Amino acid sequence: MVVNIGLIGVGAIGKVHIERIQNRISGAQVVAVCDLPKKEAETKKIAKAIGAEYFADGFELIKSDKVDAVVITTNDPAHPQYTLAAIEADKHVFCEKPMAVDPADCIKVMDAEMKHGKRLVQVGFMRAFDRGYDEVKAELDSHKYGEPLLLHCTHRNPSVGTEYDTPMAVENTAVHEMFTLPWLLGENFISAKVTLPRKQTRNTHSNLHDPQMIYLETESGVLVDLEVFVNCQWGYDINCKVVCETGELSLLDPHYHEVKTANKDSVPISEDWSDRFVQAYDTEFQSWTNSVIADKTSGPSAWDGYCASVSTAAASKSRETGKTEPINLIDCPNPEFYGVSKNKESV
Ligand SMILES: NC(=O)c1ccc[n+]([C@@H]2O[C@H](COP(=O)([O-])OP(=O)(O)OC[C@H]3O[C@@H](n4cnc5c(N)ncnc54)[C@H](O)[C@@H]3O)[C@@H](O)[C@H]2O)c1
Ligand SMILES: O[C@H]1[C@H](O)[C@@H](O)[C@H](O)[C@@H](O)[C@H]1O
Repeated sequence: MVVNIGLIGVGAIGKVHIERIQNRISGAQVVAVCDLPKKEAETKKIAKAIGAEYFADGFELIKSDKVDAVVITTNDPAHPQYTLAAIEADKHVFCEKPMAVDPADCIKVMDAEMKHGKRLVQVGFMRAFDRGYDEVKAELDSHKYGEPLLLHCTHRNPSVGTEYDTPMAVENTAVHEMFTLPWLLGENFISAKVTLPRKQTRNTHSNLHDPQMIYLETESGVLVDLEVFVNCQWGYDINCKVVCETGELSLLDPHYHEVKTANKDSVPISEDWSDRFVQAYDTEFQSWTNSVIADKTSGPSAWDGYCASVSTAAASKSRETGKTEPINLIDCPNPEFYGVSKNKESV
């Protein structure tokens, strides 16, 4: 079986995922694409190049008989409306992160999915498919180094555009860690605090405070510091160090060559997310395609999307109040449906 995919939002990652689906994933092809009217000419050109149908309206694309499953790669605000429409149309849907910025929208998605009776939603938290994170998780789960105590993380982008503002550092960028770190540790966060250094980089713009520091605490008391610095200039630099009782586990940036010359030894740093996480995205999309064919979605769920959004909402609130804000999750409404082992913990 070949899954016929309709993709909404042919921007940066939309194009990268189209290339991935057409050339590197088996069992799937893009048959329909859609974007906003202002991008009609470009979207039609992309449609023609891959032999897909152009849709001017995302909801029509979702309803089309030609489309078996939906990929949402629009900007964040449009994610929940299209996810809900895909559930309504009884179609599997891959929605890029965040599932929704507002936790209330995540609850709407979960309610619709549970009412529908089977999992249809996978959220694009691709770090769960990254070899580096996977190996760190395996070491942690082995308990060979004792219990995790502290995490030191950085999430750095070389630069961002002027449409990227202060809240996006948490809601669009740190949301990756808000999902990945609880998944890594097997427990949820209970509080968040954001502090803004008085001194900012000269490479930012008036609507963006950059960098920002986020401090998180988990249920068992593990402390996390996370630096978000999205105009760092030197590359796409993702780090995660887990300090355990008798060892330190570190994520390494994958690189495949080094240069030794003139008393220097250097290795390249990834340029952007598409390069740093290429293996993770490929594995994520192959796994999603296989699960659509089996009619059994299993990757990061709407519940995971909800938990991450509650954490980002608490962090955003903390930036405004200057206080440590609690991360209060509802009890998982259906732990069996969402593969959650304890009341709140996702597996
Ligand atoms: N998983 C990852 O690492 C990763 C990496 C990059 C982007 N993303 C996510 O993917 C999404 C897109 O990011 P991007 O960098 O490609 O942004 P982008 O701005 O380059 O592209 C977004 C596209 O969506 C279109 N769009 C916006 N609203 C729409 C609507 N209502 N209907 C149809 N089309 C609409 C825009 O016109 C644009 O072409 C974001 O949600 C982002 O968080 C995830
Ligand atoms: O800060 C960016 C992240 O590093 C990427 O992984 C994407 O999620 C992108 O949308 C964010 O803007």
